[in-house]
Amino acid sequence: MSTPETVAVVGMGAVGTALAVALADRGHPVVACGRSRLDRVEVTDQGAARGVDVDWAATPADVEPVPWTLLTTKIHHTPSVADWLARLTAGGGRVVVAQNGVDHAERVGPLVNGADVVPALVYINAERTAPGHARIRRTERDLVLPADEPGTAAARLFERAGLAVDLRPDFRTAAWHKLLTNVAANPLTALTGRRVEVLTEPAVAELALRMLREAVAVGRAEGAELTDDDAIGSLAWLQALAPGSTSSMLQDREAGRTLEYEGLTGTLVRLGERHGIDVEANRAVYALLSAISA
Ligand SMILES: NC(=O)C1=CN([C@@H]2O[C@H](COP(=O)(O)OP(=O)(O)OC[C@H]3O[C@@H](n4cnc5c(N)ncnc54)[C@H](OP(=O)(O)O)[C@@H]3O)[C@@H](O)[C@H]2O)C=CC1
Ligand SMILES: CC(C)(CO)C(=O)C(=O)O
Repeated sequence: MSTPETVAVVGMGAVGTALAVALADRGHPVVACGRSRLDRVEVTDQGAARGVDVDWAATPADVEPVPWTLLTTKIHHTPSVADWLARLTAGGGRVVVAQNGVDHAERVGPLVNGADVVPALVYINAERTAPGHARIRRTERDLVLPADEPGTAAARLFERAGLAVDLRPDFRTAAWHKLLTNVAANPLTALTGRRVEVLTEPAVAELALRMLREAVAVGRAEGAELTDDDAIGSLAWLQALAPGSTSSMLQDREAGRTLEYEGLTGTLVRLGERHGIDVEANRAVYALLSAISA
């Protein structure tokens, strides 16, 4: 293994646990930053469980600055972890923002003392089964990162921990590709209370495709290289996910937690309106998400 580097994880939920286990398993000391005590975390992947020890820190005063911070909260939690980020980046370092959405750097840049922000698109389907436990279903890749210097350094860290990483020179397009999957799968699973398989039902698939075509139009207006084939391809990708795959928003709905809809559907609707693009289907879905969140 390469030199062990301390990694702090802010947001020890499904994705945070999956990444923490991969890194700690390869010898990196992991600091689990959070409100609930965690000394050991575990991931189940295709029936095989892997557990690792972590160091728990309860407050930002309990941690030292680290070379690597992973931000794995939901988008709307980001302001609430500002004190953690400020403390962990007091010596510089790099912050990998493993969240959905298209504006990672804008969201997190002001909170990290000028440290490098590495946006990361997560393709692991991760389900929190208990505190400190996640069940994962992997796809053809685990993470997508920008092909710049900080992104390449982060890719080395994750690849040495056994994760499959794609580096993309056009990260804007990559982020919009990921947002396409999220504007369809997350609301439609959360609203129906059903896992990703719901997208194979013809009427649901038809609605998803309308939402995806609107999202392609908005993404293009934002400079992403997308075509109508990407709408069809995103739906096909979601329909082909491993049986039982869930979504992060469905898990929040089931657990009675706040839904991450402002950062996903909300962003799309606002950008659509700014560009004068009709996002009727996504606006209707946004209204429903707001109603169940009230
Ligand atoms: N789950 C998945 O399969 C995928 C998720 N994503 C994206 O990854 C990101 C993370 O999602 P996911 O892992 O599912 O989210 P989870 O809800 O499972 O985890 C979020 C974690 O953040 C913690 N947290 C929130 N606020 C604070 C705070 N103020 N201080 C300390 N900890 C805090 C929560 O703690 P607590 O438990 O105490 O509430 C929770 O452990 C999201 O942007 C999501 O869209 C992307 C691809 C796949
Ligand atoms: C693509 C999908 C729905 C599954 O991993 C996701 O990104 C999420 O659950 O937030």
